[in-house]
Amino acid sequence: MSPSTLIMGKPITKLTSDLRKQTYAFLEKLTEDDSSPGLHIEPIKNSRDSRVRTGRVSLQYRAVLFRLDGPTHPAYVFVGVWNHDDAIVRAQKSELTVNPVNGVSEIHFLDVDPQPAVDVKKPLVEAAPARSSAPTILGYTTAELRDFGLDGDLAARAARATSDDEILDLAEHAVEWQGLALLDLSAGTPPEVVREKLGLDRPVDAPGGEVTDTTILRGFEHPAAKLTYTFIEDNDELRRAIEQEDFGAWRVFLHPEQRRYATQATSGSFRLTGGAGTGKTVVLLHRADDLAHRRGGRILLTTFTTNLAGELSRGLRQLAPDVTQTPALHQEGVFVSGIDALASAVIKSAGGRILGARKTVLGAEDGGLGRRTNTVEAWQSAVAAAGTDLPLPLQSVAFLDAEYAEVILPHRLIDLAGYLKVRRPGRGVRLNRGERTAVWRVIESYRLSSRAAGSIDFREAAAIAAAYLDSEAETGHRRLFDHVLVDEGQDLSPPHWLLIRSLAAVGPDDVFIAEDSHQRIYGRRITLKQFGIAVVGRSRRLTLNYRTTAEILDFAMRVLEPGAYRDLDDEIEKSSDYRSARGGPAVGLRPCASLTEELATAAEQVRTWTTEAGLSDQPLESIAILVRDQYNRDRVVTGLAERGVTVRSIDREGTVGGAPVVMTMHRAKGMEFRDVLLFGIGADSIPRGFSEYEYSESEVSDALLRERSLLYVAATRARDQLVITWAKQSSPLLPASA
Ligand SMILES: Nc1ncnc2c1ncn2[C@@H]1O[C@H](COP(=O)(O)OP(=O)(O)OP(=O)(O)O)[C@@H](O)[C@H]1O
Repeated sequence: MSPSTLIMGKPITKLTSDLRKQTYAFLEKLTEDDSSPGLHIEPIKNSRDSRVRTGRVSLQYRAVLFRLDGPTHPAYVFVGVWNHDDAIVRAQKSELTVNPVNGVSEIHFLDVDPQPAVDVKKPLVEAAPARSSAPTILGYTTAELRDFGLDGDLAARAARATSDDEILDLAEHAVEWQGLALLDLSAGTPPEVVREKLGLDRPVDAPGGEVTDTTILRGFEHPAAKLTYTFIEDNDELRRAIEQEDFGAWRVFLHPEQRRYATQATSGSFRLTGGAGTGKTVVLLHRADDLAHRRGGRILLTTFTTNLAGELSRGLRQLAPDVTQTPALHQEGVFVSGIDALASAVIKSAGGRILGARKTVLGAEDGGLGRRTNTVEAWQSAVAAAGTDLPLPLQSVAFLDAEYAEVILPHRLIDLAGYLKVRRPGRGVRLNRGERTAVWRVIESYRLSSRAAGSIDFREAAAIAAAYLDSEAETGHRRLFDHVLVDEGQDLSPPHWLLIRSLAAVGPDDVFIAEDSHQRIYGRRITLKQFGIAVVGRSRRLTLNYRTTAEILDFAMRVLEPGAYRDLDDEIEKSSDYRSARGGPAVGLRPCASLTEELATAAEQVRTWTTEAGLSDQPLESIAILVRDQYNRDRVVTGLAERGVTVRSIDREGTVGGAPVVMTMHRAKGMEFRDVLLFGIGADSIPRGFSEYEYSESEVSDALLRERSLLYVAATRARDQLVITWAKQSSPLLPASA
């Protein structure tokens, strides 16, 4: 009996569930003993590569594999499963080799019908587009591209390409790392940076050496090979690799950059930025898994809302079922929680000791901590109660709320004297002494009425929890967590950051933050260093969009273009170098003359997508209609029902299967769908009127950025198709063309 190592690639063909089971059984047997008679592992006559084998999965189906001699036992590279005759042809024309420039292992299929798969090379016979006089766009010669490691044919075609579409098409059909390198080069990324991103600056072996089974096996260990191939360690992993559809690839195949950020130890806090769909959440989940296995201890995985935390928890369970997700604080394992729920849990766990922290933050020990204030109503009553010597613009809920969260709570101000002295950089509006006094009167009134009602607001809860944890640490208690992982960092408010800082001691691997300033749809920009989170020199960016097609990404980036975005490190956020390796249909822009026509257009579109979903076995809840507000959400549900289309409205609860969903753009944050319809994108609905921000120009421009971001977030929820409808006048935030 001779056990064998198994290496699997991303699936090239889609398997039915029966065939998947048979393939699993075949591969399980192969790893136990490759000489089992039932496997029929056989070489193929007239094959390009003597290592190629086929194996018997069922009467009708054969697996195509490569056999390599490993140091102690054989290794098999599983290519895929085909009908008997197709498998023979595929086996004959497949070749396993290492890249002569960097030693990365690659499989090439020559003269085989191109499949819509990541690592299938276009046949030579389809060859060069007719010579055209249009200028080439890449700016590299064939020889330069070959020196970079691109295959000869790909290099020649790329050097001749005259449009981005041509490059995208070549990239889609190339060996995966080569396609990604090509996209980066075509976007102007310097070759040495592309090499570093893909780990090619660290070749496996000296280039140009002899290709042996040993060098091929080593080449599969290279980060660029791991984009596409994985070593299967045990049967659980085998099951996951076989059962994964497209949606599950993130669990197994990471981009070299993603892998680096998921696994590398950091000397302090770390910030990972990246546009929508670049896999920030995927990195966080892998990092949680890696920390749990490598370092152990108490790990926090947190995000903006409880709904998103639920998604993180589910994702971690899928990725790492063996990692303990603890339901309680103070325990080893991963604690997954929305940031506000975490603040509440800290307050609850503190018992009577929380009162000191309440006093530190709010100036009084008494008053409830369990209920949450309705802030809008509370500010309005506080303004009314405090009298009107405050200039009108400063009476706005938006101003008061921001002043409270950005100045008063972070500085733990509890009296007028403190407020008169405090510096308020970045607030965009100067206040003289009289104005500060008037504002403070409103704050006092706000605090008094919440105290009487026995409630605190969410920001107060975070600030109190932080003050409590800081005081515990000062008296020698351990911080609550060893490692803190934060998703959707761009939307956290200053009190949230106080809380994050207070959760883990400053040191290696303490706080890891994923954020995208382009997706800030709540609050205002802040910088991390003011909360003691130092990420200078430990800040990196992901640029490859795994979610959306190039067409949707391009459209979404044009929504953002006129805005100036700054990240949590106060750097201007570039939007030009994001790219997708996948093409698809153009974004559909559907102007309508009236609401009635818009509803009819939406109904027709959802009907079409529902039919397509049925044909391709996709769940109906992968179709979403996103709207600006709840009013429109309800209007769409009713309007579509009247036209015979059933859709489900989603509010706080999670998505239930069985029907297309309708939700607000805010609710869709962090989610993704196959098809997305943005409904009601008219001039009167987005951007919103900014009367509440009229106290400061910078607030108005910030609010406008948030509106752009909201549209960007909504558009980038779509994986494959995006359609936008409006009645009468279109939103000025929409790019002029798709
Ligand atoms: N290495 C990968 N292989 C395959 N799919 C991936 C990979 N990384 C990410 N994805 C997929 O891309 C999509 C987006 O990933 P993810 O949600 O982590 O991105 P994000 O940057 O957090 O997005 P957003 O900021 O828009 O919420 C998901 O469907 C995820 O499964």
